[in-house]
Amino acid sequence: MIIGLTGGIASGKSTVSNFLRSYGLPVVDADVIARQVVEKGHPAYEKIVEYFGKHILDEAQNIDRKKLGSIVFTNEEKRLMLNRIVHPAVRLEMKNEAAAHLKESPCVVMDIPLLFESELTHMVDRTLLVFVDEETQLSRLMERDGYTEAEAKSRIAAQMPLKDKVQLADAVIMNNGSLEELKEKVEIQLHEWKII
Ligand SMILES: CC(C)(COP(=O)(O)OP(=O)(O)OC[C@H]1O[C@@H](n2cnc3c(N)ncnc32)[C@H](O)[C@@H]1O)[C@@H](O)C(=O)NCCC(=O)NCCS
Ligand SMILES: Nc1ncnc2c1ncn2[C@@H]1O[C@H](COP(=O)(O)OP(=O)(O)OP(=O)(O)O)[C@@H](O)[C@H]1O
Repeated sequence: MIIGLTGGIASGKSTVSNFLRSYGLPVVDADVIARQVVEKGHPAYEKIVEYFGKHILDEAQNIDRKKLGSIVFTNEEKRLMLNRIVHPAVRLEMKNEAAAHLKESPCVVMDIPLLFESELTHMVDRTLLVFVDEETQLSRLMERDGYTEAEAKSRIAAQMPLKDKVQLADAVIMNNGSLEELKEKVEIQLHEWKII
């Protein structure tokens, strides 16, 4: 079984995926793979530099993620172009990694922030949404990444509203409370799905 773990930016996906790992479940993380496929020398890197220009590179010629982020989270057309360049390589690598894990484990988690936006639910058997209210999401995002309110809001606005994702998910884990409460909810869900 493949569980598609999703949620908005700073909703708590990585925190949940760490809990899931502690139960021995392998996790394939789209954000990690999205970083790997744009490293210098990869085909997606060349396409990004061609489209956005060399000014998005740092001194070592790596993509400056802060610079690229400030462009794509304030310009939808450019964000969609970045998605078109990066996502096919991410999807391919995710499928390969999940298939490899499934040889060893009956259940694998795919952590995919844009699972619903990119219509990738066909890649998974069940969807698990991590939900937070807007206020908590904004404050956790600003605190974790040091963004201004405007920067944080532009990132949240680049995604489908979390309340719309609730309608699409097979199960929802509320993460407005403490980390202990979150861990307990994850455990209850895994029991319900007879995974642990
Ligand atoms: C714009 C980039 C350079 C910013 O890098 P940065 O290190 O600041 O953020 P990071 O990659 O850790 O992403 C943090 C979160 O931002 C959100 N996010 C990232 N990319 C996107 C996007 N294209 N659209 C909407 N939300 C996004 C996700 O919730 C993600 O978990 C980077 O996010 C990127 O290359 N995005 C395109 C690839 C992508 O869609 N990744 C998301 C999962 S495949
Ligand atoms: N229940 C909680 N109580 C307090 N802080 C929390 C809780 N859950 C998550 N956090 C914190 O909120 C921030 C966002 O959580 P996390 O990084 O897990 O989100 P994410 O959904 O993986 O984010 P992204 O989409 O950016 O990858 C982190 O700093 C994390 O430590």
